[in-house]
Amino acid sequence: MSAGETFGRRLHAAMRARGPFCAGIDPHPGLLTAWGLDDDATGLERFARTAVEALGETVAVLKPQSAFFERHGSRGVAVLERVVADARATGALVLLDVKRGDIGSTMQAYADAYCDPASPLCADAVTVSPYLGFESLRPVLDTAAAHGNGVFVLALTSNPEGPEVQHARTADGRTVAGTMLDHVRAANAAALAAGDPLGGVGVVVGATTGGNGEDLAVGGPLLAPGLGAQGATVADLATVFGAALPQVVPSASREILSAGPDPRALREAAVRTIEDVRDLLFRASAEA
Ligand SMILES: O=c1ccn([C@@H]2O[C@H](COP(=O)(O)O)[C@@H](O)[C@H]2O)c(=O)[nH]1
Repeated sequence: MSAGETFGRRLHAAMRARGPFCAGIDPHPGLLTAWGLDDDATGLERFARTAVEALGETVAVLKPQSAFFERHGSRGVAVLERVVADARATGALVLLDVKRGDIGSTMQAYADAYCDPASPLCADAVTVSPYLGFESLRPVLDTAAAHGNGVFVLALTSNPEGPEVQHARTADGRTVAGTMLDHVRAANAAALAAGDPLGGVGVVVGATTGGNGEDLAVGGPLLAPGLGAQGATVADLATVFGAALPQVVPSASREILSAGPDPRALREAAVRTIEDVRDLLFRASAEA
């Protein structure tokens, strides 16, 4: 994939080549222990590097969860910098899960940190929270687009507490989540008009959210966390996403990582999920 391409094009190509799947790198303390590692920066580095080496040439997207690196302080953040670089070198796209959301002027600093190639924490895409208002995300949206990078906006999250905020109704009767989906649809319009297969602004819609009643055709990718440890199955994706299924990037972290530390077992766990998702897509397109 050549430099200068949009994130939408790069992700679309990766999903076609490798199958639509994102493997999360979440070094939970319990997983470090299960892998025979200490819950310190050395164990963290071994864990994350093993995951990158085992999965990086297989999956379309690797998603390091920043929180599990930050809990080890500056040494953990240094590990995260290396993990982002090593993961990008494998050919997988790297989605850094940091869920940032703040006032616009501070969002520019987050944009500099995660979306500008001059930063050691720059990834192919980053997760953001729009719940300080969608336009507060503008610095991240613009900086990411300027560098051919992507942004995933939280819309309908996988956790049971999410509906308290996301299902609430605004004055015009729309849900808060639906309002965010509309903003993302508008943000992707120009890229689609220019012929990109996917816009560079994705949304997060949990695989656990059931038939949510929202229009999920936002023109960008739909990251679907919640498979495995949070209880959702590949079959649930059909109910949640319906006609938007081809734009979905299902994601699992603990479900895959608990197969480690054997690299082959990690890879096999990811490949099984990718095959299940491909089967689902095949059956859905045959029924359409
Ligand atoms: O709605 C959301 C948004 C993000 N996540 C993140 O995905 C992984 C899920 O880990 P599992 O081990 O597969 O449950 C984790 O990093 C979350 O912060 C999410 O779960 N739901």
